[in-house]
Amino acid sequence: MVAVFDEALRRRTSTRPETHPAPTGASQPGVGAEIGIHNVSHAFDTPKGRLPVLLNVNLTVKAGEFVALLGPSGCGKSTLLRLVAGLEPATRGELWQDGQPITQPDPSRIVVFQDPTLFPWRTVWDNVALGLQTRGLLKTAKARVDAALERVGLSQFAQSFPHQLSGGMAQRVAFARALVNDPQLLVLDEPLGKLDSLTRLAMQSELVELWRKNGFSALLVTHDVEEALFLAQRVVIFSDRPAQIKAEFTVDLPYPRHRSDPLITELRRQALHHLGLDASW
Ligand SMILES: Nc1ncnc2c1ncn2[C@@H]1O[C@H](COP(=O)(O)OP(=O)(O)OP(=O)(O)O)[C@@H](O)[C@H]1O
Repeated sequence: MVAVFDEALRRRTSTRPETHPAPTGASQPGVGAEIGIHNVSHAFDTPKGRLPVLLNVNLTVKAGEFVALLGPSGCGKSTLLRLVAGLEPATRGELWQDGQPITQPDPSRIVVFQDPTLFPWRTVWDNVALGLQTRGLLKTAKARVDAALERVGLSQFAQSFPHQLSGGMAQRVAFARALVNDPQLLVLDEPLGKLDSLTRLAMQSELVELWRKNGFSALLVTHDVEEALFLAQRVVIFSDRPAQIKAEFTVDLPYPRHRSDPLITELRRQALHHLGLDASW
């Protein structure tokens, strides 16, 4: 039994590929972006000197793929997300989206943070519409905002204000604000990190459904190993700072997933081991 399980596990997990697929061409709306991270290193200048944060990171997110990043606190995960989002340039190496270099923020790549950061004086509808307004897309705004709110189940709260929402609802507004742009990549920086545990479980399922229905690629940073294994097709584990990729697992399970699946249990054990937490619980 153990041997059979190990063999199944061996087939379902993979070691890191040495090479990365060639970029496939121009981005298309509604289709997940392919992201290439090639030999990326990054360092910050601090009052105490140079702080190396990322070291020779190589990673490809395939079009439409859901990839989760795990690693010790402060190792450099959010920094990598900022580089992918185009919020700052890498010290060394290259980042690509569908064959084009990532040099600046772009509405095809939307970041969702832990804090929904809604404007309290604007209604839910107006918060979601904000990005379209700033991009001069008001003509199509009504249909797009209505559709985005429907996708996250908040149509009835369009005229509510942020203080009238629960934490989970506010984060759904943040997802709607992202979806209204028809993103090709969602960059997710602990988006469920501030929610209570029950809401978090429900929102994990909702996030999977949004991803499956909308076709975007997703790059998620989380501290929650179960969340990574429940959501992602691939889980990448980083070392302590400067972050290097230590291990990578393919989570070859169909959706919707069962949290008690033996593969999830086994991959959790392996992930915790790589994170230096050899837990027996
Ligand atoms: N703009 C900056 N200037 C200087 N140092 C920075 C800057 N941004 C981040 N750092 C430092 O870089 C390191 C990595 O930070 P980062 O936020 O990427 O880590 P992380 O893995 O996302 O952490 P956590 O899991 O705790 O959120 C930290 O030591 C942080 O203090």
